Amino acid sequence: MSSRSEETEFDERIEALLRAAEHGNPLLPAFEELFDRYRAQQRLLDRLTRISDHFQQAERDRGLNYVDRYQRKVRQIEKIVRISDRYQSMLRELNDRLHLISTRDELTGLPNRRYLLERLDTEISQVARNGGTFSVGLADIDHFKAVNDTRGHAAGDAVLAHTARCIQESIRDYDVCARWGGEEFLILFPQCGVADALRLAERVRHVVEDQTRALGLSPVITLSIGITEFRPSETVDAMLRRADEALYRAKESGRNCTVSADQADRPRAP
Ligand SMILES: Nc1nc2c(ncn2[C@@H]2O[C@H](COP(=O)(O)OP(=O)(O)OP(=O)(O)O)[C@@H](O)[C@H]2O)c(=O)[nH]1
Repeated sequence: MSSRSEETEFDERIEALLRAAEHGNPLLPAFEELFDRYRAQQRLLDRLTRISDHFQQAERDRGLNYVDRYQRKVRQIEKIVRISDRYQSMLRELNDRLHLISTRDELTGLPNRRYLLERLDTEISQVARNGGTFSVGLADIDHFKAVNDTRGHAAGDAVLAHTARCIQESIRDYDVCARWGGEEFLILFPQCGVADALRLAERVRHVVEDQTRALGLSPVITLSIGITEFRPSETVDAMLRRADEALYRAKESGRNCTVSADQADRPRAP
């Protein structure tokens, strides 16, 4: 029996047969009881099927709920990840900015003293590891106080910024110039002995002088520069002291010149 209507038809036929008086069969009561049992089982089966259907539907709903809940969790996690990504990139940007602020001189835009001191440490480590050498040049604007005194502090600031630009344009890409303080600039010449550093420092000095002359600035801005080459095993302070002494000699020699602490060179005349 495959369909419901066939089952019903079968039941009706049996019931009709049992009801018919001409079948005075002694087995009739047993058939009736058997048929009743069959009907009871049929009802039980129907109930069980209904219960099972409900159960399966409930399970399907529950499954859907799990999927819903899982997807909601996934969306929440994705949101948290997006927020965390944004937060981390904000932190990175903030860090980069902080690093820039803490290593730049605000007025000139050049690296500051702190940055160059770190670079000098790195340079010394590299020389110790790979050999080679490097030099530094300490440059100071001549008679800068007079600029402030005659044209005012703001004009002095503009001269500082202009000088910084001139120096920056005249050095090699891998040289580093920092504002060392006041009207002083320290230039790092990596992979450079004192003879080359002297030549490079002279180029810087000429560029500053020529460019300020071209601008019609009066008096013309000039630099005095003291240079020195790093000596193995010495400290940064020892090297900078030598550069400072060379700068002092340059000032003593009439300014607008470069003096090397390492060569018996005479100061370069203006
Ligand atoms: N406008 C301005 N002036 C500064 C700044 N920092 C330092 N100075 C001035 O720079 C001047 C340096 O003067 P001095 O040390 O006497 O040196 P100098 O006049 O350049 O003379 P020499 O170095 O001997 O040639 C001082 O007047 C400082 O006030 C700054 O950021 N802006």
